[in-house]
Amino acid sequence: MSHEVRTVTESEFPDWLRARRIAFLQPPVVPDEEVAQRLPYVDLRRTRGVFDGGRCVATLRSFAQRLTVPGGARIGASAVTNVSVLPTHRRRGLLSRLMAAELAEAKERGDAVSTLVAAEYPIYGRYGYGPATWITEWTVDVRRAGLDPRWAGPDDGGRVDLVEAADVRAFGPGLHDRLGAVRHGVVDRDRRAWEIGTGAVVLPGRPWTEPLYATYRSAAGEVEGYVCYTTDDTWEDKQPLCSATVRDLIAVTPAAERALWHFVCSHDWTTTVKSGHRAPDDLLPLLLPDPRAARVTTHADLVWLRILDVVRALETRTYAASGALVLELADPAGLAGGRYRLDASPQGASCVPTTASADLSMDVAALGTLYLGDESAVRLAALGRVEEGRPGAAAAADALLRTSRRPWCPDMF
Ligand SMILES: CC(=O)SCCNC(=O)CCNC(=O)[C@H](O)C(C)(C)COP(=O)(O)OP(=O)(O)OC[C@H]1O[C@@H](n2cnc3c(N)ncnc32)[C@H](O)[C@@H]1OP(=O)(O)O
Repeated sequence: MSHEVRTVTESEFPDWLRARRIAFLQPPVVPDEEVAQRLPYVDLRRTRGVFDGGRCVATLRSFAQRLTVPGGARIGASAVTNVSVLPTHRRRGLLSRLMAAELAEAKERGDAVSTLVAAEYPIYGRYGYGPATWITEWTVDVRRAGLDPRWAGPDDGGRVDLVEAADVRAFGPGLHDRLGAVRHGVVDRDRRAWEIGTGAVVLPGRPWTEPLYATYRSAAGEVEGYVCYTTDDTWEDKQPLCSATVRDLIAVTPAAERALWHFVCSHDWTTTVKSGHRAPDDLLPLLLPDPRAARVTTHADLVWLRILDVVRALETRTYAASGALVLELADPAGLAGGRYRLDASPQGASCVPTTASADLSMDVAALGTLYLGDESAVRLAALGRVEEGRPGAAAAADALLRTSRRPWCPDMF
């Protein structure tokens, strides 16, 4: 039976959404309202389906994204999302065909990398993606944390204020942009995401609970961070057992990060704080007098990265040390493989194809994992995923590639 892989037309979009809903285990009915809300925000030229007898049985779409890399520059990415195959058509190679079409087009367009958030870990390594950023979620037992119950706000001249959703929509995009300068792994958050995150747009099937918003302003009066969180009001035996759940917390200075966590952990009645998805090296646990009061409740990969243009990717990021490295990259898809020499220093980097013998050999997916500096080449060598052509080359790669703070992406896409 032949299955056609192609972009979808506007009139096919509801059927495309239906296929996606079924594969994502959601009710198969697509309300007209959902079609009307989503259609303006998808690029149908980058929205693919697989068709069987005129019905859509598999979906994948991509969109233009910018990803911050070590040093704060933004690199062009093709972000892949809405990947699905109907249960009636699974394991016949449809995802592989969709991915091949998507990656070839992204390469042709000149995107340096491709990104995605994987539903399940084993799916995307075969297509050259490696996990590049991780998230951690903590649940804080506030009574054990040891915070001073007399805390009345930051003592550094800054202040915390409750603000309105409209304020967040006004300062949020600028604040998020500034985050990219201090944290690599950040991707664009567009205006619509701010509208959804602040209740200005409510998506069908996603009930909205109004949260609270608070800002941290520096002594100079500048907004350096904000938190969006919900609270509940649970009591047992005349004792408050209330919780606060953070939906979003963006801080561009350590003072803002410390103050906003302290604020959320210092609400009267509140005995539990759920942090939401944070950077694995977020300040939260260590700013508590007793860090063990913050229990890790989730720790997982988030952004998977697939290098398409090795030269541009390696020349766009910065390096804390100086050195040269010859990398042999295997890429069965034929998109980024080859041998490259990287000459890096804190002043800049150059990367060129070479015929010199390789210091390190790896699959392109391993470079995706190393690229943002979160993983160790020595560790991947110990796992057999990186091979040393020169003893000590993996440690030399770590000295160049690793970063002092870990990459983090606060957004799902
Ligand atoms: C970025 C995102 O959108 S993430 C969301 C991904 N979507 C989902 O998880 C929804 C539910 N699952 C699905 O829709 C499908 O099962 C998909 C999309 C994950 C896979 O689609 P399929 O068409 O079945 O994949 P396809 O047949 O091309 O498989 C290619 C290879 O990947 C393997 N594979 C596919 N899915 C999985 C999986 N979930 N776990 C492990 N291996 C997998 C296949 O076994 C096959 O291996 P092989 O080449 O060694 O034989």
